[in-house]
Amino acid sequence: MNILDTIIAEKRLEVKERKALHTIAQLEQTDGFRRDTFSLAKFLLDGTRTGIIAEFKRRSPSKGVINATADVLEVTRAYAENGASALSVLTDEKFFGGSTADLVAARVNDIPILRKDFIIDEYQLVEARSMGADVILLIAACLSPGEVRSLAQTAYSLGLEVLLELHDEAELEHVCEFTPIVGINNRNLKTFTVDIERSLVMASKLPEDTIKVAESGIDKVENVQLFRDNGFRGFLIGEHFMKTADPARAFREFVADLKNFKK
Ligand SMILES: O=P(O)(O)OC[C@@H](O)[C@@H](O)c1c[nH]c2ccccc12
Repeated sequence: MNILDTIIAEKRLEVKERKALHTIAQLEQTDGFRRDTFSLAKFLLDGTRTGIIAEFKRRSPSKGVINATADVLEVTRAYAENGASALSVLTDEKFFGGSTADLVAARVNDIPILRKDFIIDEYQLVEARSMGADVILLIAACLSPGEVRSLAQTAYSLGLEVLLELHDEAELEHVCEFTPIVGINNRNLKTFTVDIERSLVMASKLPEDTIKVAESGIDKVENVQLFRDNGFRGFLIGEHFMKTADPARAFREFVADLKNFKK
Protein backbone atom coordinates (compact mmCIF):
# COMPACT_ATOMS: atom_id res chain seq x y z
CA MET A 1 0.00 0.00 0.00
CA ASN A 2 1.39 3.44 -0.90
CA ILE A 3 1.04 6.45 1.43
CA LEU A 4 -1.95 7.82 -0.46
CA ASP A 5 -3.83 4.53 -0.02
CA THR A 6 -2.98 4.58 3.69
CA ILE A 7 -4.25 8.14 4.08
CA ILE A 8 -7.48 7.39 2.22
CA ALA A 9 -8.16 4.24 4.25
CA GLU A 10 -7.69 6.28 7.43
CA LYS A 11 -9.85 9.10 6.03
CA ARG A 12 -12.77 6.74 5.45
CA LEU A 13 -12.73 5.79 9.14
CA GLU A 14 -12.36 9.42 10.20
CA VAL A 15 -15.33 10.56 8.10
CA LYS A 16 -17.46 7.79 9.56
CA GLU A 17 -16.58 8.92 13.09
CA ARG A 18 -17.19 12.58 12.34
CA LYS A 19 -20.58 11.86 10.80
CA ALA A 20 -21.58 10.28 14.11
CA LEU A 21 -20.56 13.44 15.98
CA HIS A 22 -22.42 16.07 13.92
CA THR A 23 -25.30 15.69 11.51
CA ILE A 24 -25.38 17.63 8.25
CA ALA A 25 -28.39 19.54 9.58
CA GLN A 26 -26.33 20.65 12.59
CA LEU A 27 -23.40 21.78 10.43
CA GLU A 28 -25.80 23.79 8.26
CA GLN A 29 -26.77 25.83 11.32
CA THR A 30 -23.22 27.08 11.92
CA ASP A 31 -21.77 30.54 11.21
CA GLY A 32 -19.78 29.23 8.25
CA PHE A 33 -22.99 28.72 6.36
CA ARG A 34 -24.15 32.27 6.98
CA ARG A 35 -21.15 34.02 5.44
CA ASP A 36 -20.59 34.79 1.76
CA THR A 37 -17.62 32.94 0.33
CA PHE A 38 -14.67 34.53 -1.46
CA SER A 39 -14.01 33.42 -5.03
CA LEU A 40 -10.58 31.87 -5.62
CA ALA A 41 -11.00 32.33 -9.38
CA LYS A 42 -11.58 36.04 -8.88
CA PHE A 43 -8.64 36.49 -6.50
CA LEU A 44 -6.28 34.57 -8.80
CA LEU A 45 -7.28 36.61 -11.84
CA ASP A 46 -6.98 39.90 -9.96
CA GLY A 47 -3.76 41.35 -11.35
CA THR A 48 -2.92 43.31 -8.19
CA ARG A 49 -2.01 40.19 -6.18
CA THR A 50 0.85 37.72 -6.44
CA GLY A 51 -1.15 34.61 -7.34
CA ILE A 52 0.48 32.81 -4.43
CA ILE A 53 -1.76 30.42 -2.51
CA ALA A 54 0.22 30.41 0.73
CA GLU A 55 -0.01 27.27 2.79
CA PHE A 56 0.00 26.68 6.54
CA LYS A 57 1.42 23.17 7.01
CA ARG A 58 2.90 21.84 10.28
CA ARG A 59 4.14 18.49 9.03
CA SER A 60 3.82 16.07 6.14
CA PRO A 61 4.36 12.36 5.51
CA SER A 62 7.27 13.17 3.20
CA LYS A 63 9.13 15.68 5.40
CA GLY A 64 8.04 14.84 8.95
CA VAL A 65 7.86 17.91 11.20
CA ILE A 66 8.14 21.09 9.12
CA ASN A 67 7.31 23.60 11.84
CA ALA A 68 6.26 22.67 15.37
CA THR A 69 5.84 26.18 16.78
CA ALA A 70 4.34 28.45 14.11
CA ASP A 71 1.19 30.33 15.09
CA VAL A 72 -1.59 29.98 12.54
CA LEU A 73 -3.04 33.45 13.12
CA GLU A 74 0.29 35.24 12.90
CA VAL A 75 1.44 33.38 9.80
CA THR A 76 -1.79 33.52 7.82
CA ARG A 77 -2.17 37.23 8.64
CA ALA A 78 1.28 37.93 7.27
CA TYR A 79 0.46 35.91 4.15
CA ALA A 80 -2.81 37.77 3.60
CA GLU A 81 -1.42 41.25 4.32
CA ASN A 82 1.59 40.81 2.05
CA GLY A 83 -0.03 39.82 -1.22
CA ALA A 84 -1.16 36.20 -1.01
CA SER A 85 -4.13 35.61 -3.32
CA ALA A 86 -5.45 32.86 -1.08
CA LEU A 87 -4.57 30.71 1.93
CA SER A 88 -4.30 26.94 2.03
CA VAL A 89 -4.81 25.43 5.49
CA LEU A 90 -4.24 21.74 6.18
CA THR A 91 -7.09 20.27 8.20
CA ASP A 92 -5.89 16.65 8.21
CA GLU A 93 -4.61 15.91 11.72
CA LYS A 94 -3.10 12.47 11.52
CA PHE A 95 -0.65 12.95 8.65
CA PHE A 96 -0.27 16.75 8.42
CA GLY A 97 -0.83 17.96 11.99
CA GLY A 98 -3.61 20.30 10.88
CA SER A 99 -7.07 20.82 12.35
CA THR A 100 -10.47 22.39 11.95
CA ALA A 101 -9.31 24.90 14.59
CA ASP A 102 -6.46 26.05 12.32
CA LEU A 103 -8.88 26.84 9.51
CA VAL A 104 -11.32 28.56 11.84
CA ALA A 105 -8.47 30.69 13.22
CA ALA A 106 -7.31 31.64 9.72
CA ARG A 107 -10.84 32.81 8.85
CA VAL A 108 -10.15 36.31 10.21
CA ASN A 109 -8.43 36.99 6.88
CA ASP A 110 -10.52 38.38 4.03
CA ILE A 111 -9.09 36.29 1.22
CA PRO A 112 -10.17 32.83 -0.01
CA ILE A 113 -9.21 29.84 2.14
CA LEU A 114 -8.65 26.40 0.66
CA ARG A 115 -9.49 23.52 2.97
CA LYS A 116 -6.51 21.24 2.31
CA ASP A 117 -7.60 17.72 3.07
CA PHE A 118 -8.41 14.43 1.37
CA ILE A 119 -12.03 14.79 0.29
CA ILE A 120 -13.82 11.55 -0.48
CA ASP A 121 -17.34 12.22 0.80
CA GLU A 122 -19.96 14.95 0.42
CA TYR A 123 -20.08 15.26 4.20
CA GLN A 124 -16.61 16.85 4.10
CA LEU A 125 -17.92 19.55 1.76
CA VAL A 126 -20.56 20.53 4.28
CA GLU A 127 -17.86 20.49 6.97
CA ALA A 128 -15.64 22.71 4.83
CA ARG A 129 -18.42 25.27 4.41
CA SER A 130 -19.16 25.12 8.11
CA MET A 131 -15.48 25.75 9.01
CA GLY A 132 -15.41 28.88 6.90
CA ALA A 133 -13.57 27.52 3.86
CA ASP A 134 -14.16 28.98 0.39
CA VAL A 135 -12.50 26.31 -1.71
CA ILE A 136 -11.98 22.56 -1.45
CA LEU A 137 -9.33 20.34 -2.97
CA LEU A 138 -10.26 17.31 -5.04
CA ILE A 139 -7.33 14.99 -5.75
CA ALA A 140 -7.69 13.02 -8.98
CA ALA A 141 -5.29 10.33 -7.73
CA CYS A 142 -7.83 9.16 -5.16
CA LEU A 143 -11.15 9.76 -6.95
CA SER A 144 -12.80 8.48 -10.12
CA PRO A 145 -13.84 11.02 -12.79
CA GLY A 146 -17.46 10.40 -11.77
CA GLU A 147 -16.68 11.11 -8.11
CA VAL A 148 -14.88 14.34 -9.02
CA ARG A 149 -17.81 15.48 -11.10
CA SER A 150 -20.37 14.74 -8.44
CA LEU A 151 -18.34 16.19 -5.53
CA ALA A 152 -17.46 19.30 -7.56
CA GLN A 153 -21.07 19.88 -8.53
CA THR A 154 -22.16 19.58 -4.90
CA ALA A 155 -19.35 21.90 -3.79
CA TYR A 156 -20.50 24.63 -6.17
CA SER A 157 -24.10 24.17 -5.03
CA LEU A 158 -22.86 24.87 -1.47
CA GLY A 159 -21.11 28.07 -2.58
CA LEU A 160 -17.64 26.52 -2.53
CA GLU A 161 -15.15 26.52 -5.39
CA VAL A 162 -12.98 23.56 -6.32
CA LEU A 163 -9.28 23.16 -6.96
CA LEU A 164 -8.92 19.93 -8.93
CA GLU A 165 -5.46 18.45 -8.46
CA LEU A 166 -3.82 16.43 -11.24
CA HIS A 167 -0.37 14.95 -11.48
CA ASP A 168 -0.14 13.20 -14.83
CA GLU A 169 -1.69 12.83 -18.26
CA ALA A 170 -3.79 9.81 -17.25
CA GLU A 171 -5.75 12.08 -14.90
CA LEU A 172 -6.84 14.58 -17.57
CA GLU A 173 -10.17 12.76 -17.90
CA HIS A 174 -11.07 14.04 -14.41
CA VAL A 175 -11.45 17.58 -15.75
CA CYS A 176 -15.11 18.52 -16.22
CA GLU A 177 -17.42 21.54 -16.43
CA PHE A 178 -17.41 21.84 -12.62
CA THR A 179 -13.61 22.12 -12.37
CA PRO A 180 -12.55 25.40 -14.01
CA ILE A 181 -9.55 25.69 -11.66
CA VAL A 182 -6.94 22.94 -12.05
CA GLY A 183 -3.75 22.49 -10.04
CA ILE A 184 -0.82 20.43 -11.23
CA ASN A 185 0.94 18.82 -8.30
CA ASN A 186 4.65 18.61 -9.00
CA ARG A 187 4.87 16.09 -6.15
CA ASN A 188 3.78 12.52 -6.83
CA LEU A 189 1.63 11.69 -3.81
CA LYS A 190 2.42 7.98 -4.11
CA THR A 191 6.22 8.25 -4.23
CA PHE A 192 6.89 11.85 -3.01
CA THR A 193 9.21 12.60 -5.90
CA VAL A 194 9.06 16.26 -6.93
CA ASP A 195 9.47 17.36 -10.53
CA ILE A 196 8.79 21.01 -11.16
CA GLU A 197 8.50 20.28 -14.90
CA ARG A 198 5.21 18.42 -14.29
CA SER A 199 3.27 21.69 -14.27
CA LEU A 200 4.86 22.84 -17.51
CA VAL A 201 4.27 19.55 -19.31
CA MET A 202 0.64 19.37 -18.21
CA ALA A 203 -0.19 23.04 -18.88
CA SER A 204 -0.54 22.68 -22.62
CA LYS A 205 -2.82 19.67 -22.24
CA LEU A 206 -5.51 21.45 -20.24
CA PRO A 207 -8.55 23.11 -21.83
CA GLU A 208 -7.73 26.63 -23.04
CA ASP A 209 -9.79 28.54 -20.46
CA THR A 210 -8.59 26.56 -17.39
CA ILE A 211 -7.30 28.67 -14.50
CA LYS A 212 -3.97 26.92 -13.92
CA VAL A 213 -2.24 26.51 -10.57
CA ALA A 214 1.27 25.09 -10.09
CA GLU A 215 1.64 23.15 -6.83
CA SER A 216 4.51 21.94 -4.65
CA GLY A 217 8.28 22.16 -4.60
CA ILE A 218 8.29 25.86 -5.49
CA ASP A 219 11.18 27.55 -3.66
CA LYS A 220 12.45 30.18 -6.09
CA VAL A 221 10.89 33.29 -7.57
CA GLU A 222 12.32 32.10 -10.89
CA ASN A 223 9.93 29.15 -10.70
CA VAL A 224 6.95 31.47 -10.26
CA GLN A 225 8.04 33.62 -13.19
CA LEU A 226 8.50 30.56 -15.40
CA PHE A 227 5.02 29.32 -14.48
CA ARG A 228 3.57 32.77 -15.16
CA ASP A 229 5.23 32.79 -18.58
CA ASN A 230 3.49 29.48 -19.23
CA GLY A 231 0.03 30.80 -18.40
CA PHE A 232 -0.25 29.87 -14.71
CA ARG A 233 -2.23 32.21 -12.46
CA GLY A 234 -1.77 30.41 -9.14
CA PHE A 235 1.24 29.07 -7.21
CA LEU A 236 0.68 26.86 -4.19
CA ILE A 237 3.63 27.19 -1.84
CA GLY A 238 4.01 25.76 1.68
CA GLU A 239 7.30 24.30 2.79
CA HIS A 240 9.51 27.09 1.52
CA PHE A 241 7.88 29.41 4.09
CA MET A 242 6.88 26.94 6.80
CA LYS A 243 10.28 25.28 7.15
CA THR A 244 11.86 28.53 8.37
CA ALA A 245 11.75 29.78 11.96
CA ASP A 246 9.75 32.80 10.76
CA PRO A 247 7.33 31.87 7.94
CA ALA A 248 5.82 35.38 7.93
CA ARG A 249 9.21 36.87 7.19
CA ALA A 250 10.07 34.20 4.59
CA PHE A 251 6.84 35.06 2.79
CA ARG A 252 7.52 38.82 2.83
CA GLU A 253 11.03 38.25 1.47
CA PHE A 254 9.76 35.98 -1.29
CA VAL A 255 7.17 38.54 -2.37
CA ALA A 256 9.78 41.34 -2.33
CA ASP A 257 12.13 39.20 -4.47
CA LEU A 258 9.29 38.43 -6.85
CA LYS A 259 8.58 42.14 -7.35
CA ASN A 260 12.23 42.91 -8.02
CA PHE A 261 12.55 39.95 -10.36
CA LYS A 262 9.82 41.30 -12.60
CA LYS A 263 11.67 44.56 -13.22
O1 LIG B 1 5.04 22.48 0.63
P1 LIG B 1 5.12 22.61 -0.86
O2 LIG B 1 6.11 21.69 -1.49
O3 LIG B 1 5.32 24.04 -1.25
O4 LIG B 1 3.69 22.16 -1.44
C1 LIG B 1 2.49 22.80 -1.06
C2 LIG B 1 1.29 21.98 -1.54
O5 LIG B 1 1.33 21.93 -2.93
C3 LIG B 1 1.31 20.56 -0.95
O6 LIG B 1 1.23 20.66 0.43
C4 LIG B 1 0.19 19.68 -1.46
C5 LIG B 1 -0.27 19.61 -2.74
N1 LIG B 1 -1.27 18.70 -2.85
C6 LIG B 1 -1.50 18.16 -1.66
C7 LIG B 1 -2.43 17.21 -1.27
C8 LIG B 1 -2.46 16.86 0.05
C9 LIG B 1 -1.57 17.39 0.97
C10 LIG B 1 -0.63 18.35 0.60
C11 LIG B 1 -0.58 18.74 -0.73
